[in-house]
Amino acid sequence: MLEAINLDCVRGERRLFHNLCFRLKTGECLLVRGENGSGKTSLLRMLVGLTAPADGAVHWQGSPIKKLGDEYRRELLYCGHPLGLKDDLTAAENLISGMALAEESVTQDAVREALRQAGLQGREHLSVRALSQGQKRRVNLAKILLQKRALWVLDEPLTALDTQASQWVMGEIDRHLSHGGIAVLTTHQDIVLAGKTQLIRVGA
Ligand SMILES: Nc1ncnc2c1ncn2[C@@H]1O[C@H](COP(=O)(O)OP(=O)(O)OP(=O)(O)O)[C@@H](O)[C@H]1O
Repeated sequence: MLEAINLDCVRGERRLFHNLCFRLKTGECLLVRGENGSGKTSLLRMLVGLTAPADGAVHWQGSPIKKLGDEYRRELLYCGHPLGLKDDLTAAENLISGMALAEESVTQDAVREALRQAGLQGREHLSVRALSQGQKRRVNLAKILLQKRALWVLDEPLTALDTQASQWVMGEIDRHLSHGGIAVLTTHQDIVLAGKTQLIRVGA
């Protein structure tokens, strides 16, 4: 279970949100909505432990994430901004080095299959510099097929994706939820998921 308890977010002089609460159980998804600059990314960064809330706490399985540290990070997959890809490496090399950083092993076949499912067949060995924006995002999102994590936190996963790739991502989120995963995502697009979805609006 992921729980946000009375979160306060202050950026510079501005209070972006106050007393924000939600509770997500297995199989549930939270959609975070709001205008540009309303604090969606700030909220996601708090949920993954990259930004400290001005007040309040985030709990995972009943314990504060601050206390859980690496134990929490091992349960977490975060696809944020920037995409965190190395331009000089190929898509496959990026995924392999990402897995090594996450201290997880992966086979070449699994990487090839993840890139195929992400629609990048035939482009695995191009340096990321040579890929389009949508293709770069697909490389980043291919992580969801490789890293087996209970909690996905995805910041605007559909940005720059075409219809087919968007459907692929939504299908993968649905599959994750149906296997008892939890997801939090921001999006400006309309999104329909099969699983139970909560909606939160920041900055309103
Ligand atoms: N480190 C920082 N210092 C000061 N202000 C910041 C910092 N990071 C973000 N902000 C400000 O906080 C506000 C919210 O930013 P955030 O990125 O969370 O918005 P967002 O809702 O994700 O926006 P978008 O839809 O454009 O991605 C913005 O006004 C931004 O300028």
